[in-house]
Amino acid sequence: MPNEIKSLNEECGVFGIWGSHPDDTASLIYHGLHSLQHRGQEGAGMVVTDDQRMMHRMRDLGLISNVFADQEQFKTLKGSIGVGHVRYATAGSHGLKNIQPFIFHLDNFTDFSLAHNGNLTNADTLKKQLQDKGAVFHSDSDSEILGQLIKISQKENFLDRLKEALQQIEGGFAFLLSTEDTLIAALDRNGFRPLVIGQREDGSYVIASETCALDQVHATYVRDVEPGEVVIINQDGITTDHFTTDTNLTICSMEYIYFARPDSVIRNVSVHEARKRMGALCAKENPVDADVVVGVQNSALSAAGGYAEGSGIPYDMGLIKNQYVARTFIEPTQEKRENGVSMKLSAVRSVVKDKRVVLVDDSIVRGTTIKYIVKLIRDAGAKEVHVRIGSPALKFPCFYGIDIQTTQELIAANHSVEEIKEIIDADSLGYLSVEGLIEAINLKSDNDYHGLCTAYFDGHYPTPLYDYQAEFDQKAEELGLYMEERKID
Ligand SMILES: O=P(O)(O)OC[C@H]1O[C@H](OP(=O)(O)OP(=O)(O)O)[C@H](O)[C@@H]1O
Ligand SMILES: NC(=O)CC[C@H](N)C(=O)O
Ligand SMILES: [Mg+2]
Repeated sequence: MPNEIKSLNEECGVFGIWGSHPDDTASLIYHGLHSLQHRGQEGAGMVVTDDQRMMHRMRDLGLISNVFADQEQFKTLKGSIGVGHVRYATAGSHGLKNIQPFIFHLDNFTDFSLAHNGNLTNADTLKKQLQDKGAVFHSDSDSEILGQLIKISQKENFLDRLKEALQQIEGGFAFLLSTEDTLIAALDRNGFRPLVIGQREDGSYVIASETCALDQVHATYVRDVEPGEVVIINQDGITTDHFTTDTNLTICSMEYIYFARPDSVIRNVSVHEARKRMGALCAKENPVDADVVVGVQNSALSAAGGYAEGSGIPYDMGLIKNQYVARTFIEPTQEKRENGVSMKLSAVRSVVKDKRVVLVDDSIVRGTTIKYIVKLIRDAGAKEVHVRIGSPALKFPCFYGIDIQTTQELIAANHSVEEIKEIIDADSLGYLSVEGLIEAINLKSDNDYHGLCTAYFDGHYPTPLYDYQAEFDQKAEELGLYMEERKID
């Protein structure tokens, strides 16, 4: 499995199109997926439905450029409806069988394809129930559950089957499906994952995980898909339906902090601007006398810019990133991770020598990256290194679609801020508060959660955890994690 050595692993990206010229569809999906590559690097695929209502698929392990290296093959993918996916596993193995989109055959109905970003929290329970009823699974990922539920539904039309299936699954999901003539999108009741609708000049519709994919295919943003919504696009145009109206928006705050591309806009909030505000508020909450602000590539550059603006301390490029870091075919070990950081980042001596440096990163997971960089900057002659993090301390895992490591591996679940400061050998360490994060993202939502899931920082999971609950409670107890005013038990 080609896997860049990263600490925070991505999730998945979905891209769908309806009504494009049959010769262009595969290429448009390719370009859309290319701009979503940061969301998943394990494998990719696309399904295109032709004028005879037949579905054609290409998928493989690896990056977009490898999977679709032979674009001559796009000639076999002609049609006006298509769905694409980039994967990073959250459930199930890393093999080809789990690379999406999946295709299902529904006797006497329609074939349909399916692509999923997110993680279902009651997948194990549902899978057992489905197998008891005779369902045969072709993958071991949670995403297949939705297709199997649609297959066994007794409802008479596809949309009713889909809605009945969506009502049974829990957790995080942004689904794209195509039938023989329709493109459909569905978002979970909390809207954990981003999903946007756009339209191209030729009238074709695009639905994608992030607006950067709309820009890539010259589509204009129309609107975000809403929690609990089912969007249907076919020859009647675009229509909306709901599988539930019992919704509560709590979009994943890590999308704004780390995962999404900074040029994307999620629910009318620019990711770059939100990160800048995180940095600026972090400066307000954690001021320090220093000479220069340095950001850790890739994802902390916006927050570092914000810290510089907020503090009045000049920003400079004290670190550079090697763009050609080797990829490895084995699972990262701690040693590999350390080597990976050292291959990836180097200090610019002229910027940090004899300076009091504020080093800004977006997050600390295990502490590997920041510990290494503090040393790098000290070795390059810095007088002091003050670490500032543009988000709160990560203490709790995610169950809704991002691969935040298990609680045991999260340094902040096991150590106080003072201890972490010692471990990483910083002169001082400051995190953004949860209140600061909410203010920085500034979603216009008046629910208890301010429209955001901040569970990774405060343990306030906005839903029950279903199949994950018992194990989580046990680990939290073992680690003595205290969930203040947990809102839902
Ligand atoms: O504490 P750690 O376990 O080292 O993890 C934290 C680091 O992981 C992420 O970056 P990553 O290197 O994954 O990718 P990036 O280049 O996109 O920032 C994040 O931005 C931090 O820099
Ligand atoms: N990261 C994701 O969104 C992954 C989707 C799905 N849970 C899988 O494991 O393939
Ligand atoms: Mg990073």
